[in-house]
Amino acid sequence: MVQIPVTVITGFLGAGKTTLLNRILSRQQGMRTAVLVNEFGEIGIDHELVVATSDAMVELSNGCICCSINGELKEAVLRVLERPDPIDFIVVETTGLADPLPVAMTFLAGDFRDRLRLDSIITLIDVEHFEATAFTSPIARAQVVYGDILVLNKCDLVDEARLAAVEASLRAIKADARLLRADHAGVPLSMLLSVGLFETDRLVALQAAEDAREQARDPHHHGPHDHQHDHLHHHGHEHAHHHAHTPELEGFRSVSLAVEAPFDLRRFQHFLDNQLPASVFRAKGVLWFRESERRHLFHLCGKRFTIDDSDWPDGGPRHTRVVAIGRDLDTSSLRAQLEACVVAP
Ligand SMILES: Nc1nc2c(ncn2[C@@H]2O[C@H](COP(=O)(O)OP(=O)(O)OP(=O)(O)O)[C@@H](O)[C@H]2O)c(=O)[nH]1
Repeated sequence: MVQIPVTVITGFLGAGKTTLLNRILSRQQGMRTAVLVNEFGEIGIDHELVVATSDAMVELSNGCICCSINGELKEAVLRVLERPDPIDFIVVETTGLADPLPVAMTFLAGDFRDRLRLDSIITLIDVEHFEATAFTSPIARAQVVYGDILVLNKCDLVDEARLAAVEASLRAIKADARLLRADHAGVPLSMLLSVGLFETDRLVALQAAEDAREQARDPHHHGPHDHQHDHLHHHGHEHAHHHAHTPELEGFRSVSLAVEAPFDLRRFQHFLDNQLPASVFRAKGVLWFRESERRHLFHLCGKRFTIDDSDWPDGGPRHTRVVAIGRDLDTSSLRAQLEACVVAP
């Protein structure tokens, strides 16, 4: 049986994963690609941000990352494999707060070993924000350690000295890292896909080295991978429900708003200029403004934000969706501030 190649796209919050996914989808026409997107936050926005190509499918699994890894991801892959039309290629976009190791493990498990081939794990790095995140987040570190290819993205926003410094810190984590520089994830796809870079033996060796490192730092530490191992084997519903309602990872929490009503443009501007707390690290939204006929896509990464407009999909109902993610968020006041932007019916 021909094994279907699987590419896993990972990288910290806002690093450019969806941008890369869209590049792949728009340049791989004719390929039957299954796309699996997982998000941190209570509502899904990514399915609206992923380009629609006739051959692609988007399977969303929202909610808690560890639970999705256990159950939902596996189920989503099974659904893809059970489809009557054969699939040529599977791409998985993890959440920005996912350790790619358990995701990779899912594809290496017995159920899938004969049918799927993990081609590579691609890690997007936001060169503007890399250091701030990598030193405080074991997840960001795991994304670097387990990435077969590290794409240094957003090179347009930094100078050469900054790039060299990021490359040096990546090499300090991973001496033999394959680094590619990119602007808007613009890397030739031949360097990313069907490259066969993933090797199970290497993953096992890397994992052992990471566990030894954790052990040396803290002899009582049960490494993150012990924990994940636990999850892989003792997944229970109680656990899933508990997490689904209070998703929090490494101190990151999310606030989301989904309403079938527009925002008031001035109130939203006031929110951005005067209220948006610095603790929000990443935000994204599909915005409907009372003052506009257009659909506005909002992205915030660190202190930088953009709002781009496009047409609403034909006949589709308008709506407003926002997710904000950050550490130490005062979630109730942030939610109240966002709700205050909504125009009452
Ligand atoms: N200036 C600049 N912006 C970029 C680049 N790549 C992506 N972006 C922008 O960065 C923002 C986040 O990009 P996404 O592709 O949504 O990032 P992501 O990793 O999927 O984000 P999450 O899934 O929310 O973690 C968007 O506004 C992109 O347009 C780049 O190379 N340069």
